[in-house]
Amino acid sequence: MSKNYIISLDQGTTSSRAILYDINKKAIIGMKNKPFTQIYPNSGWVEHDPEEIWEGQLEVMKAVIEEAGVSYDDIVSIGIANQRETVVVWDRITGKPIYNAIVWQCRRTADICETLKKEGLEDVIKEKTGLVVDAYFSGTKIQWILDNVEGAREKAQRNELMVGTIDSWLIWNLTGGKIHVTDYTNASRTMLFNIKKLKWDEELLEHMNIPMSMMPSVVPSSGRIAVTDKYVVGCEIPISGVAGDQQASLFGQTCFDVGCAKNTYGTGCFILMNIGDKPISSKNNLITTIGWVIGNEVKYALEGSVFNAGSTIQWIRDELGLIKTSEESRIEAEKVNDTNGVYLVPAFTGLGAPYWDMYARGAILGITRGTRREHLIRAALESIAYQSMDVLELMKLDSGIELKELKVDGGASANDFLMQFQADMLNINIKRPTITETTALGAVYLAGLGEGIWKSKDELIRSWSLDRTFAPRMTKRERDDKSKGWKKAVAKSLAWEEA
Ligand SMILES: Nc1ncnc2c1ncn2[C@@H]1O[C@H](COP(=O)(O)OP(=O)(O)O)[C@@H](O)[C@H]1O
Ligand SMILES: O=P(O)(O)OC[C@H](O)CO
Repeated sequence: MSKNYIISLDQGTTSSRAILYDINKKAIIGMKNKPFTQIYPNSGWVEHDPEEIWEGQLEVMKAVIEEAGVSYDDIVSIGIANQRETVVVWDRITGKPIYNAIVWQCRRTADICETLKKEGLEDVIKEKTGLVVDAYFSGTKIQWILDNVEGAREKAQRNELMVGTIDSWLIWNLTGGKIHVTDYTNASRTMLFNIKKLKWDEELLEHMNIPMSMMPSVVPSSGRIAVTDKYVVGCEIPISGVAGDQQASLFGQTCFDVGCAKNTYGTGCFILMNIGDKPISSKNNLITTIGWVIGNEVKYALEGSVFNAGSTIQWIRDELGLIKTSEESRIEAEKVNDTNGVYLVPAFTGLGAPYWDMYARGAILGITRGTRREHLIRAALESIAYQSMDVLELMKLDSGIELKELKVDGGASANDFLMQFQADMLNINIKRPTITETTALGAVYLAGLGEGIWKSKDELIRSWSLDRTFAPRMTKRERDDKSKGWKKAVAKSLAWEEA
């Protein structure tokens, strides 16, 4: 008897989601979401409790299955899409984390990165991993835990510790502590993985003083990876798809051809473009990453990672109280014709691509007595589009590809004002699909392909459907003026904190 459902676990920065996908209806039929605690122990530091993530993820998974009245036996497989770079170190015997997860946004390892740069490792790291040296990536976070948690270094030397990104941590728990793996896309975010040789890099591990014995085995993004433990989950279900959430979204948007790109507007903005079988090295401060590995197929992507996007809207909502809901930002922004010269640079945790400034901090510029609340709200939304514009301009230079359109998804892609402004600033069409849960959908596709539900990626292309196209309508002059103002504002926010 054929089974009818796929479960997708979308473990994001602010919440854990589980979705239930009906293979016959080709539709998401259930979704559960559980936010978890954001821990800010020091300025610029961000942590998560790994146990809270695991327990919340298991809870929403069980809840979505039970609410739909679906039998566990009717589930073909599980796909996982996870926040990337965030790293957990745990005890091999007890399975307990020895420290909180250090989150991708956390800046605490900026000084370790400076040391790597002083040691002349920037070019080596770029060449091997496709990445720039930045506290964003997992390597220096692991080093920090080993250097700062009492007894950790000795335990690591005795082979008593394991490390992994959130996919590893979830799979370890889902399998009752039996399987320690990560997939190629997640491995490519650690600054410890050679994306050309497709293996952990001994030289970089040594430089960051991380024993190889702690590292997970690396597996393809699709194909049977493990089976859940029936005592933990209630049933043995194959885990057959795993990818970092931004790669999952690239896949869910069916960006299967070279030059196809997507932007996900979540906590941050992550713009990825499929560049095919060869890892083009960026000359403009973008990064090269693994898009997916399926069987012998290895696809690479160029990426621009913007650290603060939707989080800016959360900030004006929760800290400044300018709006009550994120949705309200559109209504308020549309009440004014422009920002009246105000620019907001949301460098709360430094700036990512293409500036890579760990010491940049947020700034609001151009304020006058005429500045109103609506101008600030509009400036917050516009900052999301400007940051994406900065990345896409350089992506064109690196790839030589003139983008004709950009596919979008993520929470803030629901904002029509933002999408129109993005189309205007990029001067290209923005295409929003009917299903903007493309991250979760990407994990569904990887898991389904892994179990032979779909024979090839071609079968998936037909499932992408358009909700709305946003076509540019701004004059070149206006675009150039706005862009110039934005770049001036960014320049003021750079290197604000002392190195
Ligand atoms: N209508 C909206 N306008 C602007 N921002 C929004 C809107 N809806 C949600 N957001 C922002 O999008 C983010 C949530 O998107 P989501 O894709 O769920 O993020 P993540 O996966 O990073 O947790 C939040 O930061 C929220 O402020
Ligand atoms: O949690 P998200 O969806 O904002 O994604 C975070 C990214 O994976 C960080 O690289």
